[in-house]
Amino acid sequence: MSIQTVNAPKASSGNLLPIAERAEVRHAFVRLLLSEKRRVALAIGLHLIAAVASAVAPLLLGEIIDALGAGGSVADVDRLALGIGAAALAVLVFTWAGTFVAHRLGERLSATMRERFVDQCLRLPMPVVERAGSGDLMTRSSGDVPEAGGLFRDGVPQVTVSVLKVVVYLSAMVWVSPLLALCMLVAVPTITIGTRWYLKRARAGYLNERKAESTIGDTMAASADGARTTATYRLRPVRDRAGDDTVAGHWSAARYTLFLRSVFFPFLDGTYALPTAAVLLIGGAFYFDGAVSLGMVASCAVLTRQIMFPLDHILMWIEKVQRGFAALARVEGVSGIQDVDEGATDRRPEDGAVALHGVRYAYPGGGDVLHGVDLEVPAGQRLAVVGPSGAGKSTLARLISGADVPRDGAVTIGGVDVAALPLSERRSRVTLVTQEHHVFTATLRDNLVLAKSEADDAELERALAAVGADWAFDLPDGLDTELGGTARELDAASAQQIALARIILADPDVVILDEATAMLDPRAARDTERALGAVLEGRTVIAIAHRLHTAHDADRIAVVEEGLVAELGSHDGLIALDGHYAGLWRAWHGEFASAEA
Ligand SMILES: Nc1ncnc2c1ncn2[C@@H]1O[C@H](COP(=O)(O)OP(=O)(O)OP(=O)(O)O)[C@@H](O)[C@H]1O
Repeated sequence: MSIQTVNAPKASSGNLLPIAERAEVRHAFVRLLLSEKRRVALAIGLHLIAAVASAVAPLLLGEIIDALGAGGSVADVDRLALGIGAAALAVLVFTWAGTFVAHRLGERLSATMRERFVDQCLRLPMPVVERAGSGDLMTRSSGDVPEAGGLFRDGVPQVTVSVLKVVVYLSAMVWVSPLLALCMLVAVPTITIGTRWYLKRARAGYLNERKAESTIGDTMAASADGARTTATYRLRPVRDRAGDDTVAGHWSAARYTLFLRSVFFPFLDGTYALPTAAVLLIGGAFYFDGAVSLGMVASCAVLTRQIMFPLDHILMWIEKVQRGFAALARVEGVSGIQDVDEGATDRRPEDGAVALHGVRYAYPGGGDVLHGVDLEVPAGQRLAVVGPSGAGKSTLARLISGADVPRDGAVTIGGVDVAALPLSERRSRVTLVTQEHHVFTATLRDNLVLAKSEADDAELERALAAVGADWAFDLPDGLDTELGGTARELDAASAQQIALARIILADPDVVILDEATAMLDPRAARDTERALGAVLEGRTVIAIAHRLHTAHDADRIAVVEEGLVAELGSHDGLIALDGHYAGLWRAWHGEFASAEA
């Protein structure tokens, strides 16, 4: 695999989901912390006590030295040594308690963020997900959510505790000797320059790395989905090149962040010795001048060593915190997408009547594929939609289901704009059934209750019986039988029956069948269509008809041609009209008759 020819494909990355701005990320971060403010305060309080206790030992050490210098007794030294022992015990107890609270807090915050993310994903408008591709969403949920979770679980507690320690140790130095505390300043320029250099580049670097991971995800998913097409048209070199390009893009992004780390951390290591050396040199000079005692120099020298551990910790964690914030920006980017229910109407459909008025629609970057469709389907009626390939039938189905909104005109159900209905209301009112029936790797029951979470076993069994899914009653574990994946692969007809049983459970007013039986062999299709009779009873049905006998059975037929309804009427009426439909019917009838013969 060559990784010389770099440049990630721009087309797919341009459609990726948005990334939150810094201010939005800060806001989300603070909002999460505030949601647990009591635990945050408790964790900080416990760690603050631990930090103060750990500053006690160097201070008492200085006092022991000074006591010995002043000819103090063994009892004085013992008392001070006992103080050091007590402080060490306090450090142990409060650090343990603080860490315990902080870890629990981190897990809670991480869980809240995950739940919000999943909730937001489930509420994303379908066109947004389709345009972004599943790769980006997958990377955000499998990569960014755990990374951002680590920010709350480890990054924030580690940095907060270390900052507390630095502040406490610095305060202790100032308390012992403000003059010697100033020695810490020698490390400030180098640390500031190094950290600024790193931070300036790190956010963009890590965001870029994450984006490159998403692009790999997208490319892999596209290659897997199109494996057959690739083999048929011998496109393997093209797909290989696409894979190489995305991997090279990621390699280049990862190499950049590695470069940042390999400059930053060795540079910091060199700066740590400076303050201790300064305290010993300057402290020694002041000691001989009588400005400070030996104990004060010793205390401050120990504190400069002690302060370097949390400082090192902060700088080490800065990278992870940067990564965490970059991941949080991608997680929050999903929250920033307009909620499907934003601006939803309070009105509710009166019945299942479907109406389209002057509907025009264009896919992004393309011209209109629907050119002003007018169509009315009274509640409970069954309309078949026929027409040549590419005429706009599936697009029409998507618009009626509310999965997409028209560029112009309106699609209503029961007199209410379908796209303006809240998501849950829309899902309960209208169901789109396509030829793709996903069977989740879960039990039969889990696959069914997706449509109605409160349904009991008897209701589930009634729905299965209504669609003729007799096989379901012979399963070894009944409704608890695991389906999908390697557990039990279902054939297309059975998968379709599950989809139909879900319709019965969901009980929508309007059902749209888009090529619902197109993938089945004619016998299975006829069986399924018989089962459909029970499913569709009493509902408004819009069926994109591929086999014209389904159209024949409908109350009315709409012939769609080039994005417009060219003919509308009953089967007999359209045959009598002797137009497009009559031609299609004769052609299909001839084919069907010869196939039967
Ligand atoms: N996601 C898409 N992006 C861009 N153009 C699209 C997309 N889906 C469909 N189109 C185009 O819109 C037009 C109408 O397509 P649509 O799938 O609605 O037709 P159809 O009548 O259902 O065809 P078929 O019977 O072959 O499924 C076609 O020109 C098609 O190429």
